[in-house]
Amino acid sequence: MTEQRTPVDSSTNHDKKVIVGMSGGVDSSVSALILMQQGYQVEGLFMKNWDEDDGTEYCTAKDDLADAQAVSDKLGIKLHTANFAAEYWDNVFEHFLAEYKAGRTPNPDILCNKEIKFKAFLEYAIELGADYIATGHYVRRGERNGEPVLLKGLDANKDQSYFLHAVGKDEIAKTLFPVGELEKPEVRRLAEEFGLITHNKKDSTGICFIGERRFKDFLEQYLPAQPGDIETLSGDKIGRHFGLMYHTIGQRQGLGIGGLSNYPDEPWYVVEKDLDRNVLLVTQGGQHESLFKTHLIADNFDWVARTKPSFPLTCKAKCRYRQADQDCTITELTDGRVEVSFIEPQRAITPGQSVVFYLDDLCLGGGIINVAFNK
Ligand SMILES: Nc1ncnc2c1ncn2[C@@H]1O[C@H](COP(=O)(O)OP(=O)(O)OP(=O)(O)O)[C@@H](O)[C@H]1O
Repeated sequence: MTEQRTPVDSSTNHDKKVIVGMSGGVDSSVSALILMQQGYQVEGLFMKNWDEDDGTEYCTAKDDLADAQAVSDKLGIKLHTANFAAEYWDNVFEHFLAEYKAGRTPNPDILCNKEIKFKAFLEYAIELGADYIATGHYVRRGERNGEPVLLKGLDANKDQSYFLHAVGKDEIAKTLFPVGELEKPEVRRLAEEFGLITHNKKDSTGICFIGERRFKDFLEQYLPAQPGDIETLSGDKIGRHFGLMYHTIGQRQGLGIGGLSNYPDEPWYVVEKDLDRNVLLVTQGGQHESLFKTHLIADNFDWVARTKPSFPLTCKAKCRYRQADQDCTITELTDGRVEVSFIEPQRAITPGQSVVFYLDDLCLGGGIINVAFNK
């Protein structure tokens, strides 16, 4: 069902300038369109944050810029361009590499939102005279007790609050999220109705600004691979891995083992990375009990309200983007980290990924998973 958009009194918006992050995708194209319909003074900004342009199919920045320009021309808005590659490298990519080096599986898009889209871009837009920025994220801005809050997007399939949980309330207050009020099919329909060439463009995948690449080849350019053994939980060596960093807890593909005479012919799954011994621990069966944990400890919290909630807190959590909300209780440990205890055991909780907390539609914020265990 398509939600009705709240009618907007466009007469109050005409003296407000909004700069929309135009990626050359359909969501930001329609965001610009909606803001124009709402009477704002709209301009666009295309960011290029990854400088390597090796002419391969992975680098779509040129095509994306052309699409952002075509949509801006169609809407009759000015398109700025900016390059935050230095900020991206220093504040996102180096951290991403350090996390991989430490054997964790980071989520660079969360840091990219915090450091680039809602910091470098926001600051730049304000210098250009913007009252607000806007993005095509499927989230909503709300208000609780007079403070701006981050709410899930209305389209439950597209909600992107998981990726925005590290953005603070002051930045949320300066951002408009026009498509957060809509369902994706309606966004594509609007794009088609208004003749925007991005109406049927495929959704972007891969790491924001770096794109969809052969991940192993890409990472290999920056981090030396350290091959090691693959072992079963009972300590049998059954193969070799190219480097722990290429593997993720719960992962099935890419292990290169199979057809072992002592084991049934079933797929193998990564259960744990033993960093001290550089060993990948695996088991057979995607639902094996060793893949399920009831507790985790997390740190490095970013609360949208910029103050932590009072603990213990009973709420919902996601340990990965594509996951239904899970019931949990959060308690604070004496060292400042928090322990999350789930009602249902969770599959493949992955150190380095974010755990993000919710009260219904309200996104509270989240932290980085250190370790998962059963009690
Ligand atoms: N290169 C870019 N320049 C400016 N803004 C960008 C850029 N990339 C992403 N954004 C902003 O961040 C939002 C979310 O980016 P994401 O990569 O998740 O794309 P998306 O959900 O596929 O959206 P879109 O359809 O607009 O590409 C975009 O809608 C856009 O507002």
